[in-house]
Amino acid sequence: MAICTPLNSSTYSSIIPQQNHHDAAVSFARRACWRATSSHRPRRGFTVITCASSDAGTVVIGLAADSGCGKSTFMRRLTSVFGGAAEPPKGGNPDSNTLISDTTTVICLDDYHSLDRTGRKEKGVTALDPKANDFDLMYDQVKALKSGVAVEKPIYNHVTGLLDPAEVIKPPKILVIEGLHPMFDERVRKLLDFSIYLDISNERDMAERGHSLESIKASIEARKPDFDAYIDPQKQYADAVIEVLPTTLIPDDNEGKVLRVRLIMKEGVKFFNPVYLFDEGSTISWIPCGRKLTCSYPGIKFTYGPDTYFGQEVSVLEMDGQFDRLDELIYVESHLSNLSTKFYGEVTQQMLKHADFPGSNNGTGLFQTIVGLKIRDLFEQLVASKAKSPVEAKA
Ligand SMILES: Nc1ncnc2c1ncn2[C@@H]1O[C@H](COP(=O)(O)OP(=O)(O)OP(=O)(O)O)[C@@H](O)[C@H]1O
Ligand SMILES: O=C(CO)[C@H](O)[C@H](O)COP(=O)(O)O
Repeated sequence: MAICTPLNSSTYSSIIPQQNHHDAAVSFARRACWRATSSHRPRRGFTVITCASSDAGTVVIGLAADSGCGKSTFMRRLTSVFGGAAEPPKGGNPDSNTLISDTTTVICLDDYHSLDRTGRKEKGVTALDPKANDFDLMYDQVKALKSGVAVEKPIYNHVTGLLDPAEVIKPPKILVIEGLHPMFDERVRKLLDFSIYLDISNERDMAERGHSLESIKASIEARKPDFDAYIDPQKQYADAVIEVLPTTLIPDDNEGKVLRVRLIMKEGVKFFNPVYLFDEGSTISWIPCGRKLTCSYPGIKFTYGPDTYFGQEVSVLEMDGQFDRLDELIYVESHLSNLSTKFYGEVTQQMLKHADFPGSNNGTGLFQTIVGLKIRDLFEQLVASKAKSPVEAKA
């Protein structure tokens, strides 16, 4: 199956033998940990090194989706909002799934597979099955990182299908846990400050995954029962869902090239004010094509309004169609409110910066960029609130 976050930049293994990766990584973390206060070995044999991520602790974001749904692309958009490039841990395992930037560390939950590829085959379970994953360790380590403690996280090697020696993860300002199950285990779910679900389940046989790849389609079919049982139900817990659907602008469309994308935003989430179009709480339908936005067939249609999702109050912003000219996106941006931008046109600037990323001409790229800005805003508000009431923040 596809690789979670493909990495390729390290020549470390040619310098340090494989068996020494672990010690070297721990020593690296100890050196880099700017406020190391203690080191001990708790249960399950992973070393923890106490660091302080920031005065406000680590903010934890969960991003759930099946393999190949665009999590890595989304993460590149998110880390770009915070500035700086995201890279694999320096001098580490070249097959690490982790991405680190100045502010964020993105870890892939595939690293908590308890069964390797052979083990899953022998037991007849997929990677989506909770039996193939170690939720106790996931919980322990996310909790440790959230409270400023570095951990030795295992690595699932997508190239070999084996579980590799652990890598040290220091507590970042923002920890993103991305993968199949960030909201599956209630204990892990409760650690999340914000959660997102990428829902392309209605679209997966179409443009996103490619019709031509029969083996991928067969694999998707084989995984479907477990996807329905263990992955899909997590969307009910998400604070924001990006849902990809077929267009309704082309009658009986079966090409799947034009997408209708919905950004479903839960109401009442602390530090998260849903984006709105024209008038908050109203129901709006808007076709922006005309003098200020170039649109070719089948055009673009935005809708916005209140709704319910799994019995919860939400606001939904929808974009059907695709942009012809990204520089004209500023016209759309100027009609959206609560975007959490720092300056006029920031959404357009981000979209233009990554015009070559998949989804930049439709609602997937637009809504991922907007969610990235909302996460930055949430992070800043959380930091500010904790600075105001440090006692409460520690509770
Ligand atoms: N918004 C999008 N629209 C169309 N294609 C996309 C979009 N996002 C990603 N893709 C394509 O889907 C494939 C998987 O993308 P990506 O690596 O970001 O997903 P992923 O969920 O991280 O995958 P994996 O779990 O396999 O690592 C790539 O070929 C990418 O170009
Ligand atoms: O669902 C997945 C998450 O990305 C992968 O299929 C799972 O991690 C197993 O990986 P591989 O197929 O490389 O053994």
